[in-house]
Formats: sequence, C-alpha cells, structure tokens
Amino acid sequence: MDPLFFLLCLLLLVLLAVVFSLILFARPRPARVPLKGRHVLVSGGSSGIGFALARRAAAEGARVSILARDQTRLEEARDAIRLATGVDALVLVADVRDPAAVTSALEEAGPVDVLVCNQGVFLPLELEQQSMEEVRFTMDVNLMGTFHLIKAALPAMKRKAEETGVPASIALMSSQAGQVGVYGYSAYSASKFALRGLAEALQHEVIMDNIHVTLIFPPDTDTPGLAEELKRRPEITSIIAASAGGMKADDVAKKALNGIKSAQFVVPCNIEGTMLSIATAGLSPQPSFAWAFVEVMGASLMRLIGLFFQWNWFCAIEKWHAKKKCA
Ligand SMILES: NC(=O)C1=CN([C@@H]2O[C@H](COP(=O)(O)OP(=O)(O)OC[C@H]3O[C@@H](n4cnc5c(N)ncnc54)[C@H](OP(=O)(O)O)[C@@H]3O)[C@@H](O)[C@H]2O)C=CC1
Ligand SMILES: CCCCCCCCCCCCCCCC(=O)[C@@H](N)CO
Repeated sequence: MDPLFFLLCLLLLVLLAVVFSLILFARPRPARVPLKGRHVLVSGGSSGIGFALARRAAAEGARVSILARDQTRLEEARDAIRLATGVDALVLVADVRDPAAVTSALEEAGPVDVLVCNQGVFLPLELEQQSMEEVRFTMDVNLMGTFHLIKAALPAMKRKAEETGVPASIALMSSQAGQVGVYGYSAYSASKFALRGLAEALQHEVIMDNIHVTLIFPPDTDTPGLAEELKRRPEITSIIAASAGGMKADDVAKKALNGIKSAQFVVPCNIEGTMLSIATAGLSPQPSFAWAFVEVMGASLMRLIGLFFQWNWFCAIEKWHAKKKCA
C-alpha cells in the first residue's frame, strides 16, 4: 500500500475517533428551550440589546417582562414592543443593586422560564484615573446585580421547570471584554470575566433541574449605552475594540436568542467573536459535539492568531504613547 495513502487513512481514523468520542462525551446534553408561550424576563430591557431581545422574544410569542430603574424609559419600551408585536410587556421598576427590590419585582412577575441578566454599565478609564466608586458601581451592577436576579428567580424557576418538564434558561450578557482584558476596561472586564465563573459553576448546579446557562459575548454594539460610553472612552480602548468590529443591537439580540433557544453555553456574535471563543474555550461546558470538535482542532491556531492580535494591540499602545510624548 502507498505509505501516503496509509497515513491519510490513519489521520482520518484518528479524526473520526475524536468526533465519535465527542458525540459520546460532550456535556451537558443538547436541549431546546422553546419561547412560545413562555415567560421571558429581561433585565435592562428598556434600552439597547435588552430592548431588542425583549421585542424579539415577544415577536416569537413569549410573555415578556422588562426590568430597569427608569420607569419612563421602561414604559416607552413597553409601548414600542406593543406597537411592534401586539404583546403587552410587564414593566418592573427595580435597581439590580437592591436585593429586596429585585426580590419583590420577581414576585410580582411570577415564575420565569427564561431569565436574561442583561443590565450593565461601562465606564472605561485607566484604572489609575478611575475612582473606586466607579469600580464598585461597575461590579455592583454587572456582577452583584446578576447574583441578585438569579437568587430571586431560581427557586420558582426550578419548580416550574420540574412541573412542566420543559427546559428553562438563565442567560448572562457578558462582552468580548469578558473574554480578553482590554485597555481602559479593568473594572468592566473584571465584572464580565466574573460572569463566566458564575455561569460555569451555576451550570453544574442547575443542570439536574433542567436549566441551561448561556453566556453571550457581543462586540461593540450600537446602543444608547455605547453612545454614552463613546463620549469618554480612551482612544486606545476604541482602537482595540475596533479589532472585533461593531454590530447592531437587533443582530446581537437575534444571535443571543438563537443561542438561548438551542441551549448553547457560549454564544459569540460575529466571526471575530467565534475565533475569540475558540481561543478562550478553556474548560467551559460544550453541548455541541460539532463545536467541541472545532474547539479541539482550532485551539492552537487561534492561540497563534490571538498572539498576533496582542502584538498589534501592544504596538498601538506604544505608538500612542510616543505620539503623546511628542505633542
Ligand atoms: N453596547 C455594547 O457595545 C456592548 C454591550 N454589552 C453588554 O450588553 C448589556 C446591554 O448593553 P447596552 O444595550 O449597550 O446598554 P444600555 O446602556 O443601552 O442599556 C442598559 C440597560 O440596563 C439598565 N440598567 C442599568 N443599570 C441598571 C441597574 N442598576 N438596575 C437595573 N437596570 C439597570 C438600563 O436601564 P436604567 O438605566 O433605566 O436602569 C437599560 O435598560 C450590558 O450588560 C453591556 O455590558 C456587551 C458588549 C458590547
Ligand atoms: C483569536 C482571535 C481573536 C479575534 C479578535 C478579538 C478582538 C477582541 C476585541 C475585544 C473588544 C471588546 C469590546 C467590548 C465592547 C463592550 O463591551 C463595550 N462597548 C461596553 O459595552
């Protein structure tokens, strides 16, 4: 036999063995989380990505609740959702930093099938310049707020998932800055990386309750929040963020909702995001054997490409510093 042909056959056999073992071992097992007729609660549902998500969920026949601080913006969002879909969303006024307010909001809303923890603040600044008040505020809203939501929603969610036997979902809105640390985002990246630890641990704890955890990693997304952020974002932060491009809120919402429905653990939103997710797969749960295979095969290449990106970013930082010195 031709030795080259023999080697090719051997390679194919090894690859098939990998695929076959991943089909057997990929966990948690794949599931579908239906939306029609189910209760979807979106925190930060009055603006940007959260609003787009709530509207899409309503359009797919879900009962929707939106939670945020500002009642007027919530009511405007409710009216816009009604106009677009005919669905009357429930408005919940609460600050996620206040556990008592979150608990009573969830009592008012009733049992949830899909909890989307999407509220978030982003106040980019070099840590040396940033006040600890801003650091704490970022952690309180993005991380502690998410804990409060999950703690308040989980008992009733578990009961309902058990009674109905239909899979439920807890989705957390991270960011690509929750997969790679970025200049100006020390507080923000810390708060978003933390969500990953929370999500991985939580998935272990709730899998037997038929609850699937989903982590969403959007790039820069055109929202009222981003418009505010851009007024103060350091130039270098914007240069680095530009490597992943930008998206529209509705496109992110679509990706996110598809990820939730197919019970994916990690949901990247664009091509750069997919590469980033392969590079940072770590030990995260992976229900899809096909994606598990892509992760196994892509790991070293994506590490290499990631190092080139880091090279590029450090060059940009050096150049920017040199320019600042000359001026
Ligand atoms: N836009 C982007 O470029 C990206 C955004 N993300 C993440 O997506 C999520 C949504 O972002 P985006 O749509 O841009 O944000 P927006 O600023 O447009 O909207 C934020 C929403 O969160 C609510 N919110 C903020 N603070 C609190 C709080 N303390 N309690 C309750 N609700 C609160 C706001 O309402 P109110 O102020 O009335 O409380 C609003 O509904 C965030 O988690 C963000 O980190 C991730 C990657 C990129
Ligand atoms: C291995 C291949 C790597 C591929 C490229 C990776 C590029 C990463 C860029 C990170 C950008 C972070 C933007 C965060 C946006 C955000 O969260 C703020 N707008 C706040 O809302």
